[in-house]
Amino acid sequence: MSAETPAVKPAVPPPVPEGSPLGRQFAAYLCRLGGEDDPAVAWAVRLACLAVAGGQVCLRLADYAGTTILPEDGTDPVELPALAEWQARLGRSRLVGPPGQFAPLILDTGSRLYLARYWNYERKLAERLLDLAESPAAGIDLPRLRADLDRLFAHNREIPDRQKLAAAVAVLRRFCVISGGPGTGKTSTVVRILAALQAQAGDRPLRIALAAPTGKAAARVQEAIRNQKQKLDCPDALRAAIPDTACTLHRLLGARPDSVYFRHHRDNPLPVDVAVVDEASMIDLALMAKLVDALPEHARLILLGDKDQLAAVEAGSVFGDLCASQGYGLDFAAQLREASGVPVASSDMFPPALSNCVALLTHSHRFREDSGIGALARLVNEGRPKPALDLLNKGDHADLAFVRERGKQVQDLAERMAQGYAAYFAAVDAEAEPRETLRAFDRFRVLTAHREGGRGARGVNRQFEERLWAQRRLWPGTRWYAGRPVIVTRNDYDLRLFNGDIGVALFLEGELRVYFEDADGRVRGFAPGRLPEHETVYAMTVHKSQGSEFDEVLLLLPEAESPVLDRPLVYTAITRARHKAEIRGLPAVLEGAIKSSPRPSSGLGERLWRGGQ
Ligand SMILES: Nc1ncnc2c1ncn2[C@@H]1O[C@H](COP(=O)(O)OP(=O)(O)OP(=O)(O)O)[C@@H](O)[C@H]1O
Repeated sequence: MSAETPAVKPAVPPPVPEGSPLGRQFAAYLCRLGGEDDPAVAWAVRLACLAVAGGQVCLRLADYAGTTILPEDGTDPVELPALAEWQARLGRSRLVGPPGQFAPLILDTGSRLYLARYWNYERKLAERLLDLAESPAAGIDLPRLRADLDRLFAHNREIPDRQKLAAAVAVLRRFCVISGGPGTGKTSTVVRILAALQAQAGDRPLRIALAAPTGKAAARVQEAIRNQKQKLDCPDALRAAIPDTACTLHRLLGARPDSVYFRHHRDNPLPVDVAVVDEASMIDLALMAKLVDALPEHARLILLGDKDQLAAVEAGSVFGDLCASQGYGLDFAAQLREASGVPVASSDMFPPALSNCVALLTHSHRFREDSGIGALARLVNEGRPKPALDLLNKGDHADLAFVRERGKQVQDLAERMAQGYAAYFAAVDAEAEPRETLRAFDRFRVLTAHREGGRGARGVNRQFEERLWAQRRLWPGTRWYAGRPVIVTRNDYDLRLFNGDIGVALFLEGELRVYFEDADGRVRGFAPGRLPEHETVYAMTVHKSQGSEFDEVLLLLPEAESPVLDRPLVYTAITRARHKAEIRGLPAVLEGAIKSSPRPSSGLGERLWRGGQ
């Protein structure tokens, strides 16, 4: 990418956060209810509601104070007051109260404006996590732990052995967060952690729950755990303690149809001693608060994830905030050395207790040293667009491709997609087993930043289906045809089909049914008319792809930079690829995304790390 390539800028900064009509209506309703006639307050309420609908927990007033914004409905520009004046006007509103007061919105001392419900989630979650973090695990037999870890990690050639260190952290603390990129050994490590925990518990079998935010992620972790269990060097009794099944977090917590409340909560806690949750970066603030609330007093919580991935689709990036570790405290570092034999330095500062609960895995066993995907993922994370584009432009890596495409030139995309899905359509035409066809579909996927627009998932799906019409694979006007892949967009608790589940329509034994694979590996077929809301899914947004992996990924960049297209989105997209990542779009758009600065820490980060209120 040459330095003179102009960056493609969005029309007018700062943009009104993307949000739903519901967010706008809710804001209008609140203002009517509170008899609010100050436009600066009404705009703050509106922006706060839109921020939540757009995945933020709160509105940072400082981002908008003193600016002129263009309302998204095309009405006249609005000048917002300077920060101090805006705060004062909000302070006079009946709709807004300080922390701890009963009001629809809360304005905290960091000039963050919250809907009260989210302020409460954040406060409760921080309190409970800090409680967990401050209470070390009691009664650990250190010599035994050392012997077990030495044996369980004898195979690891990594120096220093960060997996073993992470295991020592997880056994010595009641709360542990393990973050690492793809293939850094999170699952291998957690299996060994569970064996070591069972060894500490002696004859009392531990009740262990394994969960993940989506069915797909639960199925993946279940398969990985089963594989790793077989490789363990430990007595059979310890191996037997490790569960063979994983479920979705909603199932674990006891989701109830049409209710935001779960069956398990503080007064009816989960019957578990240890809860392990994979793909924890996908958990939003509300769900994490509910998970932590449902843990019994004595239980341990182990969260696995990748801090560099996209945050949850719903409001709140809890996992990223949890990983802002400041190193291990002096005493804890000494204890870790004793338990693991791994040379670990202590922090020069006096880090908060939470810092002792974090372990980072850095060595990928999936991407070899010469892997293009691994190298590109590193450069994206480091925010280095120039070397990233050089790497792509050189074309030295068989697992990477960059197709420079002007914004609207997508004519050969459908051709490329037909090639990517050739093995899938061959399986459909051969009337292969549904499980086999579902696997074939997962070999390739087009990922987009946006859902709408010419280069958004819906437009790409439409264009590809037009090509299928031309080939007479389907007829204009028909919604269903053999091979139509769909993604569920609304939970159906009766059918046990959930938002994000992917199925394929197959014509087998004279009947067209849509087949889905459950988290426990069972394949079920449904008549198309019974499905909950769904859409075609040859292309899907990167957000929806979290927790999944494909052999080949094609990331289609939007025409211009956009607030949605940021560093974590590009990282998440390329690391969904096992064997090949292809990026299509304008170099300037990719450069802008890699350059984007990480989102500032939320109020949760401040509460966890700096004792904020
Ligand atoms: N210490 C190690 N030495 C050799 N191979 C390892 C080691 N740790 C993990 N692996 C191998 O690397 C691969 C990925 O490991 P694992 O599934 O545990 O990683 P992960 O971080 O959970 O991956 P992801 O979440 O990206 O699927 C597996 O094939 C595993 O056997």
